[in-house]
Amino acid sequence: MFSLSDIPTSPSALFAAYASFSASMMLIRSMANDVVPHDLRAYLTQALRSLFTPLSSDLTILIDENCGMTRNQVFDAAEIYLRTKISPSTDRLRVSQTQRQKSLTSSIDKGEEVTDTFQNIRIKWRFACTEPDKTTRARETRFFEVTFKKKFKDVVMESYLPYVLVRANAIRQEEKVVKLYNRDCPSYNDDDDGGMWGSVNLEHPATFETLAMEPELKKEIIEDLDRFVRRREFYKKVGKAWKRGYLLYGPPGTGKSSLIAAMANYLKFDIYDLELTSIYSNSDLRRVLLSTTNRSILVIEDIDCSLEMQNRQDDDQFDGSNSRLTLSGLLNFIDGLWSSCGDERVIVFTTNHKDRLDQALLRPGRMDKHINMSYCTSNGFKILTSNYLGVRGKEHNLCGEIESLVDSMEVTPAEIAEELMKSDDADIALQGLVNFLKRKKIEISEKKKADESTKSEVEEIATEPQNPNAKKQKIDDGNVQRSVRNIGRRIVRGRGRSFRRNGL
Ligand SMILES: Nc1ncnc2c1ncn2[C@@H]1O[C@H](COP(=O)(O)OP(=O)(O)OP(=O)(O)O)[C@@H](O)[C@H]1O
Ligand SMILES: [Mg+2]
Repeated sequence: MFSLSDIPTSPSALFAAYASFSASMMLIRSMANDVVPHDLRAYLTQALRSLFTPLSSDLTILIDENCGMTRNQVFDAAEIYLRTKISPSTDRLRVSQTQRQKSLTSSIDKGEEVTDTFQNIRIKWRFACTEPDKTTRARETRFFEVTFKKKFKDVVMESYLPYVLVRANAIRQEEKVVKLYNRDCPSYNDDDDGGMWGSVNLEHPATFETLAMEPELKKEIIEDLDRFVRRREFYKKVGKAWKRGYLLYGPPGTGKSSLIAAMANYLKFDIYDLELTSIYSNSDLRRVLLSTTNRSILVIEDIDCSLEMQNRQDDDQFDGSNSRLTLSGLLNFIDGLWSSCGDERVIVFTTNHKDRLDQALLRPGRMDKHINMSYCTSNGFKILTSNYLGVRGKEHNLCGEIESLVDSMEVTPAEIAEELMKSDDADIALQGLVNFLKRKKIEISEKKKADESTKSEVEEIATEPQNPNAKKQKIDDGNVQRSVRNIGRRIVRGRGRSFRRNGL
């Protein structure tokens, strides 16, 4: 039996004790094989070893890669977190990049150490790995050793490790590659669900910084999104589904699709681009929507023309039927079933013609926010020149003239962007834009005049009943002009039908 007084303190005594420990070990080993049972031998070895190991003020905790059959989240988080803590003095690094990652990632190699500081506590991480054993067929096991002063155990367990988990999640979010899901593109990713949706990485570069919009509106949208994502508990408390609906409306080329891409890039939410024309029934719709994931944006573009929406009265006749897709089917699904099984969903409808939308879609509470994407203003122009030409404020002498032209007419950001792209030389591009705007202004005023004269001719004919033949001829002419204009409008509208066709 040993007592505390037996523990050696001086170096010579320690040496003597260690020699005696080694001799004991040898003795145990020599008599071991048959005489001492294995368990007892292991116990004695451990007891002697711990007795002769100097008392340590450090504590080491082990973080294994797996908890039984499942992954240990602390291990995964540590792997990600430690990538940000690699010091220049690290001797060996592992570097990798998967198809979906935007940049190289480095991680520490086995045996390497990383030191971190948290609340002035020094914490040492070591990545360790046991070799696979061919005889026992034991696989390699990987784990982290985290060493710090024992007295900080509570801080490390209660604050530091949870902090590592939170940071790792934030890093994951930052690194997430946003995907665009579509029903008619083949899948390039292995983890797509059974063929309902194909996906590609969303390469659309739009961000809120590059969007030409009024600064207040931009700020309002960003704040709305921020509020939405941090209100998990609020939605739970008030018993509302955690989803938010946006209706973006405005003429073609005003940035509706670009805004959706900017939202996705900002939130790091995947986009599901749903073409309603590819859905034939409400049950089809239900299946497709149920296969979308949380933290995503469901986009239905050109809601006014992508589906022959029935009015509510017609729908009532088909209530309970799953055989055809209806507006109420879509709205019920979004409000009901889907709400109860999805979290953090954003739904965006776009239209070029808000006035043509069914009232069911417009009524308060249905779409949380209606956003008017209107023609370009001088503020929008400033953002575009800064993006495309690197020209800021009134740096260029043509900027003042362009700003007043833009504010005095209806021109879309897409039209301006197209002009600005024509040359890298700011002088040439801006002069080209001035010419374009002047031309367009003349065209608009001529068209306005022509419209007014057609209108007054029709009115004149309507109040001139005495000459039926002349009247008929004039009305026919008016109808032809109107038809040509309508066809023109339809072609323009067709430009914006698909989210993907707009460069996404
Ligand atoms: N507000 C904007 N800010 C920056 N760029 C814009 C903006 N609006 C349009 N653009 C430019 O014009 C192109 C077309 O715009 P976008 O597809 O976003 O318009 P849209 O409103 O969705 O049009 P449509 O109604 O035809 O679908 C974009 O790729 C972008 O280059
Ligand atoms: Mg669009």
